[in-house]
Amino acid sequence: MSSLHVLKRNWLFYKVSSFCPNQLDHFHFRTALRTDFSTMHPKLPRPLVFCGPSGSGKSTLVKRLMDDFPEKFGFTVSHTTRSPRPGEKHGQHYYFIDESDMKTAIANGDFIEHAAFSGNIYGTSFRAVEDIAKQGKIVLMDIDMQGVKQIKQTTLNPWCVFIHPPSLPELKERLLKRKTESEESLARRLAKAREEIKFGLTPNFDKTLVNDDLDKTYKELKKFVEENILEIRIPTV
Ligand SMILES: Nc1ncnc2c1ncn2[C@@H]1O[C@H](COP(=O)(O)OP(=O)(O)OP(=O)(O)O)[C@@H](O)[C@H]1O
Repeated sequence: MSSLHVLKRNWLFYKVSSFCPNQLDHFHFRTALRTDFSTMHPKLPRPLVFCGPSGSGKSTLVKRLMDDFPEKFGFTVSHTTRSPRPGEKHGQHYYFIDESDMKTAIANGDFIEHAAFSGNIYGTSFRAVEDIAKQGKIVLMDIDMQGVKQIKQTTLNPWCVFIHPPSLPELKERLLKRKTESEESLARRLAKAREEIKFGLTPNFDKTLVNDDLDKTYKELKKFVEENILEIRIPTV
């Protein structure tokens, strides 16, 4: 995208947001201005974004991908206001931050996307993406549907993959087995899952995977990644 095109787009955002303040808020305007990644990092490859209900298996699949291609992908560490789960490390699994600091950083325009979920705020900072881009790696992100909508407004042009659970009862079973949720947070995650599954049917996604059998699902994901993102083509004989 040329600089002129970016300027035009940002100008359009400015015009529209000044006429329709409720539809394009301050955050979106700042996002449009600050996410000119194509100019900042001309060779930044398209990030790979995962979305899907809590418990659908996003982290499990991302981990496998990272283990298979450690040189190719870098996972953005998100910020969250929720408390760490046992074993979670600051800077590795999340940046744990208190609510008022997170709100200030959001107001400063430090986040590409952010969302409130289950009483907590989650978000991906510009810094987290830049850190990975500097290493020459493809950015991997795990974000919710609000985040997908926001990142789609930037110039990052991500690949979006939706992870679909086989069913709601199976989703509940997996979350119960994971033993990370209270009764209340489990109920909230399941209630949100219905809405997210509907969102998974929208044309926002380049690939939808039903995570019934983990090995099968991962194989499909790997094929999609190799053919589209890494462009590794196995020669046919
Ligand atoms: N295909 C599968 N079959 C059975 N269990 C699975 C499968 N995929 C993932 N799991 C298990 O389901 C649980 C939820 O998976 P995971 O934590 O990866 O979900 P998630 O989508 O990242 O959730 P969250 O958004 O809450 O972080 C984990 O305990 C994981 O081991």
